[in-house]
Amino acid sequence: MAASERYRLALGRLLDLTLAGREPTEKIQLTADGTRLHWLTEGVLEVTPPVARDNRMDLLLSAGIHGNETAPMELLDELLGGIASGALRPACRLLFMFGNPDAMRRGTRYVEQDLNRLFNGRHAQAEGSEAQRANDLERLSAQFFSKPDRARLHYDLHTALRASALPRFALYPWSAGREHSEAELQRLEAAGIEAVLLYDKPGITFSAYTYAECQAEALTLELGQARPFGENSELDLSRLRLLLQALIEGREAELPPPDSSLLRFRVARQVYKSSPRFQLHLADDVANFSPLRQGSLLAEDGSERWIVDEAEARIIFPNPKVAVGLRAGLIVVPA
Ligand SMILES: O=C(O)CCC(=O)N[C@@H](CCC(=O)O)C(=O)O
Ligand SMILES: [Zn+2]
Repeated sequence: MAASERYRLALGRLLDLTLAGREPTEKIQLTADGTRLHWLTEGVLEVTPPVARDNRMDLLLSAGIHGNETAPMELLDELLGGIASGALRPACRLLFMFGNPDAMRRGTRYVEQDLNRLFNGRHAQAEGSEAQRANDLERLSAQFFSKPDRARLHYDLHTALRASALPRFALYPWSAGREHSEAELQRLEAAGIEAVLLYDKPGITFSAYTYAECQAEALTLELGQARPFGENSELDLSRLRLLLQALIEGREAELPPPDSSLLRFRVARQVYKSSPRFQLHLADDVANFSPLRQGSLLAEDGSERWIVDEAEARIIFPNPKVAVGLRAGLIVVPA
């Protein structure tokens, strides 16, 4: 055990607490440098720096919205451990969220319903524990982002089911009247994100909610392929780790120039599964960002056919096993 780990406060072990389904006896703890840790509910911890260090930035870091995506949970655990042991001294307010504790404990994407399809009001049309959790996460993030005159940033960290030709990529939500931020895109490029998908319609994901309703800069970050705990050593998250440490401490990240420049895509079409007859004409091992041949039949659902009309199209998140009514893939094209 590293020396700094030995002094990690109990609330800094939010991931262990959440996986064990335990409520901490002490809900508030102070680190040696005066940072306040406050356990709000299962999987959710607010971090407040001493007033003298506060740089007027509010940063929400979430992972585990899908319970089988462990690398982002390990990254947040490491950052929170650094704060709880005093190795990282926050200058911003932070909200750490592990999204779907029940699914995390089972190691599954979700229990009853995909939590990341229940935001922006969708939970009100649904029932069950994930609908309740989406409601809770919306309320907690709205409270966190309710302070005026502060910068607001949310990264919702995920890993993908499939391998990807571009392993680290971002999905940038859309909201009427707002422009995607160039400064944010440059920051992600420096952090080793290889591509961004710019949405042009409202969404029902967690980042779409904080972007549209909390006026945060908000993105979903895909950080490689989903694997069980302890099997993520091949993912290179070194640049993102440096960026997040710098953001937490309120300093410029010292990052060498990125290996490649950020590729930009837009969603040409979202493919929906509208019945159990849905068929996807792609092999299971086709990676995200694989090119689609123009004119080919991508999917069919009864009489509905999805032909690739677009030039230079690529596929992201193809998944014929999603529940009826949900998206089963995204056709993207260069932006
Ligand atoms: O690999 C997959 O099929 C899904 C990976 C994943 O969970 N992606 C997110 C993206 C959210 C967004 O569009 O912003 C999701 O599907 O919820
Ligand atoms: Zn996910």
